[in-house]
Amino acid sequence: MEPSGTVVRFDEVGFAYPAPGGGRGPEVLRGMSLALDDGSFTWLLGPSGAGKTSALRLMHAALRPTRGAVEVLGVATGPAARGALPVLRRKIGVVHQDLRLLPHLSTFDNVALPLRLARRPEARVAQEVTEMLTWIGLEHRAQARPEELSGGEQQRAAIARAVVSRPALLLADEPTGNVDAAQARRLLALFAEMNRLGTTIVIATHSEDLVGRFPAPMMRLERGRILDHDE
Ligand SMILES: Nc1ncnc2c1ncn2[C@@H]1O[C@H](COP(=O)(O)OP(=O)(O)OP(=O)(O)O)[C@@H](O)[C@H]1O
Repeated sequence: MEPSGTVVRFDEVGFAYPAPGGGRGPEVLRGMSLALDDGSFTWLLGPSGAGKTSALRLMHAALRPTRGAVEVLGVATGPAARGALPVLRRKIGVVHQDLRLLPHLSTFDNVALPLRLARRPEARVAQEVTEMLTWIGLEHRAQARPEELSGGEQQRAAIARAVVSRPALLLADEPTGNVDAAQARRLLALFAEMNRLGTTIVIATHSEDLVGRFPAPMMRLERGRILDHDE
């Protein structure tokens, strides 16, 4: 962590995806500057296509800025050596919009992945994964593969995998899109509890209901720019 206590910093960040014919396409993020403090909770809002997923992918160092600078947990991702980024990403929990559960692994093994990557002893892996699955209500589905789970169960498994290693930073892209209202409230309680324990959290969502249930700073994007950010 850098001394200022800033976990994510964007400085005049622009991002353009590669164009199909070569070169770069149009900028989808345009001159974004932001600073998210250690232990903060931010709702990332904006219409479809505004750039929420792209901004989260920059925060996860899955993408690097095409202009400006991104710093996450003290690492400037633009100039960072490729080998440094996997180490950084292990400190970040991510719930992808498309979940990305590994289809050939059981729910248990999917959730265990971050702990095994961090080389935790197997006895601890078993204990922590079991506790997490119980908390999230999936203990009875531990041996099921993702294709055998309902959409909401898959979403909960993806969230369990993102939070099981108690990351310093949690990034979630529409994490409650597939669950019912009661489950969404329960998942929000999990995020709130993690935040209370010190995890910095950014959640992109279209759900006004969810946002209404947990008052926190909102950052609104529109066409790749920050429209407003109440801190
Ligand atoms: N892999 C890609 N290649 C090219 N363009 C992309 C790619 N992914 C996203 N885009 C474009 O970038 C822009 C921002 O998309 P992004 O997915 O970041 O928005 P979003 O706010 O997350 O939208 P949604 O709420 O629909 O998920 C859109 O114009 C989109 O078409």
